[in-house]
Amino acid sequence: MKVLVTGSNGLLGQYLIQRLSALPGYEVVATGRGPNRLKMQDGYVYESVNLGDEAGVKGLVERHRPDAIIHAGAMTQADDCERNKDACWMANVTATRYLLQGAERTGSFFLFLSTDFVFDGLGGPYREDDPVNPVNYYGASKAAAERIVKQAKVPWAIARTVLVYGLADDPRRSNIITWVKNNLEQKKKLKVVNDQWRTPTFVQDLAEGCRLIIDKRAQGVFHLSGKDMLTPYDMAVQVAHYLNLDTRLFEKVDATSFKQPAKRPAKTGFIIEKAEKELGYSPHSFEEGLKAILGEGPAPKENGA
Ligand SMILES: NC(=O)C1=CN([C@@H]2O[C@H](COP(=O)(O)OP(=O)(O)OC[C@H]3O[C@@H](n4cnc5c(N)ncnc54)[C@H](OP(=O)(O)O)[C@@H]3O)[C@@H](O)[C@H]2O)C=CC1
Ligand SMILES: Cc1cn([C@H]2C[C@H](O)[C@@H](COP(=O)(O)OP(=O)(O)O[C@H]3O[C@@H](C)C(=O)[C@@H](O)[C@H]3O)O2)c(=O)[nH]c1=O
Repeated sequence: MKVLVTGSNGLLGQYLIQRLSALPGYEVVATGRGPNRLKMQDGYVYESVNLGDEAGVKGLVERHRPDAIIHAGAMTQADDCERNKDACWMANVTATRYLLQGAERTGSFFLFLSTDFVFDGLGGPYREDDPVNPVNYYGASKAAAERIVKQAKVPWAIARTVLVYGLADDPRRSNIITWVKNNLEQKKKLKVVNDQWRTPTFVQDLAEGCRLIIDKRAQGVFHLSGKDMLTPYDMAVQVAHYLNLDTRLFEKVDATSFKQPAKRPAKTGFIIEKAEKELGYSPHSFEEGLKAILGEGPAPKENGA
C-alpha cells in the first residue's frame, strides 16, 4: 500500500513515517514544509510542499497516486490560530480541500486528523457523534475541515485525538513531557492548570490507530486518545516523579490565571469504545506511555501488524 503522509516534520508525522516505512508492504511518501527534519532519512520518499500551494499539493497527489492519504499537517498552535486567522484557515481548511480534490482524482482513501477542540468542553468525555461546538478558532477551523471531509467523493475517515505527547526530532512545538522536563531540569517554576481535563494520547498509539484505519479502510469518525482522564497538573506531577524532578517548582493554578488569546475547552477527553471494538485500538496508560518514552527501550505493548 502506498501512503502519503502530510505534516511529516510534526510529532505524529515523524512517528507515522518511522512506523509505516518499517512495515512490509508499505511504500511511504512523506511531505512537510521545508527540509526533512526526521533523522531517519532512508526507506521513504520526502517532498517539501507548502500545504497552501494548490498546484503543489494537487501535483504531489497526482504524481504519487497513493492508495491512502493521512492528512496530519496543520497549524496546531491554538494561540497562533487565534492571532492569525487567515493563515490558520489556509493551513487547516483550504489545504484540506486541495488535498481532498487531489484524492478524488486518484481515488485515494482520505484520513483526516482532527481534535477534541471541536467540542466546547462542557460535556466531556465525548463520543464520536456528540455535537461539535468549538470555543476557539483552531477548533472552528478543524470542525470546518471535518465538514468538507464528510462530503468527500472518496472513502474517508476522521481521527480525532487529544493532547498528544512524545519526542520528536528538531520539534517546533512542545508537549506536556518536553515542557515539564525542559523547564524543571533548568529549575524553572511552572504554573500548571488543574481545572482542565483531557485523555492524553501517546503518539505511538495514535500512529498505530491511524495504521489500523487505513489498513481496514475503516470509514467514519473515530476517537483515538489515551484512556486516562487527567488534568495537566496530574500529568506534570507524573512526569516529574518519573524523572525524579522537583514538583515544588509547580504552582497549581486554574485556567483563568492564563491570559491566552485562544480559549481552551474545560473538560474534553474521549470515550474510545468505538475504536477499541471496530479497529482493535488498544492504547497505553499514561504511565506506560511515560515509561516507553523516557524509560528503557521500546513500549511494552504493540497492537501487532
Ligand atoms: N498535538 C496535539 O496535541 C494534537 C494534535 N492534533 C492534530 O493532529 C495532527 C498532528 O499533530 P502534531 O503532529 O502533534 O502537530 P505538529 O504541529 O507537530 O505537526 C504539524 C505539522 O504540520 C506542518 N505544517 C503546518 N502548516 C503547514 C503548511 N502550510 N505547509 C506544510 N506543512 C505545514 C508543520 O510544519 P512545521 O513543523 O514546519 O511547523 C508541522 O510539521 C494535526 O492535524 C493536529 O491538528 C489533534 C489534537 C491534539
Ligand atoms: C503553556 C501551559 C500549558 N498548560 C496546560 C494547559 C493545556 O491543557 C496543556 C497543553 O497546553 P498547550 O498550550 O501546549 O496546548 P493546547 O493548545 O491547550 O493543547 C492542544 O493542542 C492542540 C493542537 C489540540 O488539538 C488539543 O488536543 C490540545 O492538546 O497544558 C499549563 O498548565 N501551563 C502552561 O504554562
